[in-house]
Amino acid sequence: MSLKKLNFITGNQNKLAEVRAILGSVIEVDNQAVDVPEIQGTIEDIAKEKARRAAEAINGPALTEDTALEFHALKGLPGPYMYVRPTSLGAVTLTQTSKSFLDTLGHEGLNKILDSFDDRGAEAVCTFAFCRGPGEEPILFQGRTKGAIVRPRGPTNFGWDPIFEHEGKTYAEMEKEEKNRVSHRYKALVKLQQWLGHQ
Ligand SMILES: O=c1nc[nH]c2c1ncn2[C@H]1C[C@H](O)[C@@H](COP(=O)(O)OP(=O)(O)OP(=O)(O)O)O1
Ligand SMILES: [Mg+2]
Repeated sequence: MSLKKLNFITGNQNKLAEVRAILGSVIEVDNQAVDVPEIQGTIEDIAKEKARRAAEAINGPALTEDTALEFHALKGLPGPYMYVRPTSLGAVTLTQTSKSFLDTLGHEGLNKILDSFDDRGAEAVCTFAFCRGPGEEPILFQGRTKGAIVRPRGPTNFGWDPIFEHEGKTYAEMEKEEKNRVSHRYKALVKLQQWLGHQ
């Protein structure tokens, strides 16, 4: 099967822009902003289920992506739950709030959690999942970038970019091209590209 274009199902325009910037010359990236419910589980379980549900929703091939931010001192939390909105957890409701970790705590709150630990280390994890269609098993492509959680520096237009420092700069302080050469998303897309080369 030769893939002429990817249908990236995401409601996040910042993700879409980065994916197009990184993959633009390799393959066409279409977008549909379908709101796909996210389950609880491991990063891999969540990523796969997201792609399955997206493929069912559009009745065709779907690419989805799930981003996690793991704090070493918290043994990987918040991880994929950074943005889980309890309203999308189906039968399981953890709290009555409808907001995510970042919405609720803000950059400062996330920093404060780590002030009581020596280790401010964190890892940004990006997991793309490609599902050929309803009933098909999704394939995963994961990238990880190590960093540390710091007080916010730089523009605040994309999630936790201002508090994630990698090699001396926060993601937000980097030029777009620079982030796209070192990011968790870039590393995952390198793997996706290698796979595309064999299709
Ligand atoms: O490079 C990033 N730099 C900073 N923040 C980021 C990044 N990548 C994702 N993020 C944040 C925003 C997103 O809202 C959340 C992950 O949640 P996540 O469910 O994967 O994304 P989403 O709900 O925004 O879009 P989608 O429709 O693809 O599920 O982490
Ligand atoms: Mg989401």
